[in-house]
Amino acid sequence: MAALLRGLKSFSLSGRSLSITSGVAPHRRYGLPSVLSGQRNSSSSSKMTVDLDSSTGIAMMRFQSPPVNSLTLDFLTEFATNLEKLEMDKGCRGVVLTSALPKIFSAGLDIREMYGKSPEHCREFWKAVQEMWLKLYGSSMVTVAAINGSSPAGGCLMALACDYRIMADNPRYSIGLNETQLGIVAPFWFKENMVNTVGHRMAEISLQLGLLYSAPDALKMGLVDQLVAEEAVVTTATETMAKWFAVPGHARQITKSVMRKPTIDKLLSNREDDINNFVTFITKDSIQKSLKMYMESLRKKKA
Ligand SMILES: CCC/C=C/C(=O)SCCNC(=O)CCNC(=O)[C@H](O)C(C)(C)COP(=O)([O-])OP(=O)([O-])OC[C@H]1O[C@@H](n2cnc3c(N)ncnc32)[C@H](O)[C@@H]1OP(=O)([O-])[O-]
Repeated sequence: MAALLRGLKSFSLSGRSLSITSGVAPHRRYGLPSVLSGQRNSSSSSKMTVDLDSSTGIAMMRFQSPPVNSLTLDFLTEFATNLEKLEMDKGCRGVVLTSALPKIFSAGLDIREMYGKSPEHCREFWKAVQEMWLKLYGSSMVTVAAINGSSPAGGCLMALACDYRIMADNPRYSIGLNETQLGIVAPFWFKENMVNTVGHRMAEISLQLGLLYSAPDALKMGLVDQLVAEEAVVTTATETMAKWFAVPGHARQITKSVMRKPTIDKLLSNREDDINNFVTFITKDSIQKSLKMYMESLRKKKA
């Protein structure tokens, strides 16, 4: 929300959005190390790479945290920092999120961050989860998820927080908010993001049953917007971005803000309670037992 409001404010005060809609300087530095190669600027770090093409204004964020791009505290922190840098960069108009790993977009929150950890750690972790979502759902940029693999739970949330979702047309890939299957509960803002995307009835069925949907089923219910061949997911995402850029930036940003503000404000005004609820819940013996069993089931499945 802060980003969305910043974007809108800078439109009226400094014409930021005008520069967004009317083109940007062809060379712009982004990230560390600041190495320019032609019109492309790259930065890489341990959990993801970020490439901003200053000729198009599109940043490509590729997750590369093997084995499954799980959202650890480090991952979430790096993600939020990168998104903030892009948000501040006048040359960046849109971000594509995708995975550099085969078959996986993101396995969601890293269960090891929630199992056997101190309440202080759980608090810090949950704050980072909130931060990731607030920055992404509230981004003034156009955000497209290029979902080139499975995307359960927190991975699905990341995709849901984007403006548009394109998934690889592969029935083996699944997506959804499956938290109840782990014996845990998706908080109200996960739920609201889902309701805002697929409607109340579908969200209620999905969340209660912790359903994961194959890519074709996800398209049918509106959880993703488009299916394309796996090799075309990223190129389609950048092509799609052009359509979104064609709309006057200030009008699109205000509309996005109006649509998303109630959900964002609800979390902002209940942030501390939400953290306390999470810490109290996740550190319960019964919940820790459920997480342990779930991790064991993942290991058994692998063996
Ligand atoms: C209130 C809270 C809200 C919670 C929200 C959440 O997001 S909760 C999260 C809900 N998320 C889920 O329910 C998703 C659970 N994961 C899966 O369903 C599958 O791993 C997969 C479909 C993502 C990939 O299948 P695949 O056959 O390609 O891979 P594989 O299965 O062989 O796994 C490889 C290794 O990664 C490990 N690992 C995996 N996920 C996680 C994780 N989240 N964390 C940590 N580790 C994880 C797995 O144990 C194994 O480790 P090992 O034995 O090598 O040390």
